[in-house]
Amino acid sequence: MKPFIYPSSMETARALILHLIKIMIDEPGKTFNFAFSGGSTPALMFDLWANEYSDITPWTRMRVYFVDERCVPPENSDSNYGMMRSLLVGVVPIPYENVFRIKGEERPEKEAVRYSRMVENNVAMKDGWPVFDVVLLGAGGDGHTSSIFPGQESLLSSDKIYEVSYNPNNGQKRIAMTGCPIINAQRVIFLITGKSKADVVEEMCTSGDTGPAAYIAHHAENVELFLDDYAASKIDEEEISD
Ligand SMILES: O=C1O[C@H](COP(=O)(O)O)[C@@H](O)[C@H](O)[C@H]1O
Repeated sequence: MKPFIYPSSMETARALILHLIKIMIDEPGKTFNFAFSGGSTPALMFDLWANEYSDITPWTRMRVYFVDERCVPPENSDSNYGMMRSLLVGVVPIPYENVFRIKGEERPEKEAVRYSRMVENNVAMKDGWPVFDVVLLGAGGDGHTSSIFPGQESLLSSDKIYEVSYNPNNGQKRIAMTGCPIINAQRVIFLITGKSKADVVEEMCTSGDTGPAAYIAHHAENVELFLDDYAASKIDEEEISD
């Protein structure tokens, strides 16, 4: 696990954007399949990306998938796609056909199957699982990642690519990328900022699969942590670098 730690959430987001752009620029002939999480943390990153780094991003070589979605229409403020559309993909010159949204307004069970099939047809497969170039994850203060919450650990070993889950705090249905496609990605990158996430980051960096985010951090091959000083306040950077 490789930690990258910056003094503020803005500097962390900027460093991650440059990291993703470099990954694409280093392989000029390739189209990249990136799966993005939603929530409040990446919103800052999407905003900065559109406003400061759009000109240097090879948009036509980037395909955007979603790690998870709340089962609401795009106009709802909870929609991960809606948030990304207003801050990033609706603003920058990425081709419309490169953005593969999860339809939160459809029947969740049917949409999880449709989206899983669409991913199978568009992303290279290995051993029955898609291999995304990057899966970008966040983590909740309760240890959830994707939309896999504590108590829903069976989704970590599901034989499906996406499944229906729910937010135990309000019962809202979600569609979540499951554990195996996350673990099989070329790179798993966590973007985590803020003091309220320091305990989760500590759990991710110590042994014991205490929750979904810690499980992924321990079981994925190539994990990078983009953190601000607050989120990293309970870890020892030297001890976790590999
Ligand atoms: O509900 C969600 O939560 C996690 C963490 O979100 P944040 O708001 O604390 O940054 C996120 O990774 C996930 O995509 C989202 O649906």
